[in-house]
Amino acid sequence: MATINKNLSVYDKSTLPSAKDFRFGVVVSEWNDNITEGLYKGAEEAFLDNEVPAENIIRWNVPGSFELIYGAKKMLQTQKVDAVIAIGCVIQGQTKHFDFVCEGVTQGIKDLNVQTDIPVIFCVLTDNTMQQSIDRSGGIHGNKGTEAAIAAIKMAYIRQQASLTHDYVQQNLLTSGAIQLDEGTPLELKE
Ligand SMILES: Nc1c(NC[C@H](O)[C@H](O)[C@H](O)CO)[nH]c(=O)[nH]c1=O
Ligand SMILES: CC(=O)[C@@H](O)COP(=O)(O)O
Repeated sequence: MATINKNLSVYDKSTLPSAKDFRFGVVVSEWNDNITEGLYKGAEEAFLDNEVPAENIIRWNVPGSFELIYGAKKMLQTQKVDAVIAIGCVIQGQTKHFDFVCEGVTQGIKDLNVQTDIPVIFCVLTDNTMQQSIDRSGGIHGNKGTEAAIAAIKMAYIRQQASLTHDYVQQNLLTSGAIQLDEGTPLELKE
């Protein structure tokens, strides 16, 4: 469904898991900061609206959207977070640079989701015009930052539940005697 038919800021709190114990990293590009600040505001307000303590929202700035990849990688490597949001706004200029920045940041964030255990949420506008970006960062189509925060809460919960299931299976295998551990040997279940 195209954004034009969906308000990015609409969500039903009653359908969301509790987020009060989660910690979130937000990496924000300084390019087009008139837009990225609006996206960050949308994300921050959604987190606070869902009882995320302000001190559990860690914000870092990077120069441009291409640097979101490295910023998100260092965020999840060095901060105890349950999900990271990468916020950027890439607007078509006169050259093909737009294509390469968009493709690079898209692939880079995808790679982080594949290679690490922390969800990284893609909150990068890739627009033809500044007006399209304005419309999607608190304008007539809502705020993609809000959408990203809701996605971050949902993905942090999925990660938490998956971890609990993993621990539960491990414990059951141990207590049932299905497997035994030599002294000090960590249990690694086959994926
Ligand atoms: N034109 C835009 C850029 N370009 C800068 C790159 O993201 C990057 O910072 C530079 O190539 C140095 O590595 N960045 C945006 O976020 N938005 C743009 O519209
Ligand atoms: C996405 C960009 O890097 C772009 O806005 C830069 O503009 P230009 O293609 O005119 O150099």
